[in-house]
Amino acid sequence: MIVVTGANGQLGRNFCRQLNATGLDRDKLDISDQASVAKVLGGLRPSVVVNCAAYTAVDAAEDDPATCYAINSTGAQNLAQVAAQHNALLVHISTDYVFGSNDSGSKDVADHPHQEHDAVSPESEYAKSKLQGERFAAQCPNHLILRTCGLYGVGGNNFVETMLRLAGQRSELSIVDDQICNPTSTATIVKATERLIAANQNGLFHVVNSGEMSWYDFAAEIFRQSNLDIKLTPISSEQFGAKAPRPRYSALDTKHYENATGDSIASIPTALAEYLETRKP
Ligand SMILES: NC(=O)C1=CN([C@@H]2O[C@H](COP(=O)(O)OP(=O)(O)OC[C@H]3O[C@@H](n4cnc5c(N)ncnc54)[C@H](OP(=O)(O)O)[C@@H]3O)[C@@H](O)[C@H]2O)C=CC1
Ligand SMILES: Cc1cn([C@H]2C[C@H](O)[C@@H](COP(=O)(O)OP(=O)(O)O[C@H]3O[C@@H](C)C(=O)[C@@H](O)[C@H]3O)O2)c(=O)[nH]c1=O
Repeated sequence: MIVVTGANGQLGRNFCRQLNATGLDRDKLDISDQASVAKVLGGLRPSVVVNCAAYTAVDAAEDDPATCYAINSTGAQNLAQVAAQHNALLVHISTDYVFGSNDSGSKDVADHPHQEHDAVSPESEYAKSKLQGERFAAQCPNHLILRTCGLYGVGGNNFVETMLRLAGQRSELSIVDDQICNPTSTATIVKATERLIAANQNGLFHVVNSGEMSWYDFAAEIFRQSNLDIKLTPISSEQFGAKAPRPRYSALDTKHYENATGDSIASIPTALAEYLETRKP
């Protein structure tokens, strides 16, 4: 049996749909509650636990780090302990935000995508909590940790949906153009997880759609594919003024995943086109 935590989130929903898994939303299982995790998973005895539960409000986490850590770090620890006890595979999802600044502490403007073994440097509370979560998840002997970026999926509160909503309200938008990453569809992550399990893999993998771009470029692609005529103005992160710091360059290298599975991951425009197609009425 496959169990998905955080089953009401955008990635959790996609996993449940695609894998015919048993979904546990927050009401059925609060992953920060150690006793509940032991009781619920001990009762179900799944062979695979896919952890999609997380505190994902990056800016809000700066004001409430305790809640963020309880879910993203302690929650992962609780799941890892119980999965290990029952010899289950723990699939855990992490983020490109574990990268951020370089060795000298200044903003990372690396000119090549980050590999799994590259030094991490999380800056925000969300990013630090996710890195701790990765380390706890890795304590489960049988684990897969997928780092990804800018997820969008059906039913989600994500950048693509935000852009399409704002396009209905305004004809001009200002979008940051100094954060480079690889926005990725939830469908890509579900498929990659299936491939990794089928290939009997274990460990940490970067999984993102190919072709790095700024949020400004991604917004332009969303409007181009949606035939929407929106005037876009590029702005800096400072001008946008978000509370939490974000990486300047967090593109991820997916060669390790591709070598392990033989799969080649769809490009950002292709994955976006597939997503836009699925949300058509
Ligand atoms: N969104 C993104 O751009 C990215 C996400 N990720 C990672 O991918 C994973 C999935 O994210 P995504 O689906 O986008 O996130 P969502 O915010 O869409 O979903 C997260 C889900 O977790 C639930 N949840 C929160 N706290 C708990 C808890 N204590 N116990 C059980 N469930 C809880 C939430 O419920 P409720 O709504 O009730 O709070 C929500 O349904 C996360 O690990 C995230 O860090 C990685 C990179 C990018
Ligand atoms: C709505 C909006 C956002 N932006 C910027 C803000 C931000 O830098 C960038 C992306 O905004 P979001 O709020 O979607 O991004 P953010 O919450 O930072 O997204 C992240 O989610 C977490 C959970 C992750 O793990 C990351 O991988 C990452 O993609 O776009 C604009 O420049 N203009 C706008 O009008």
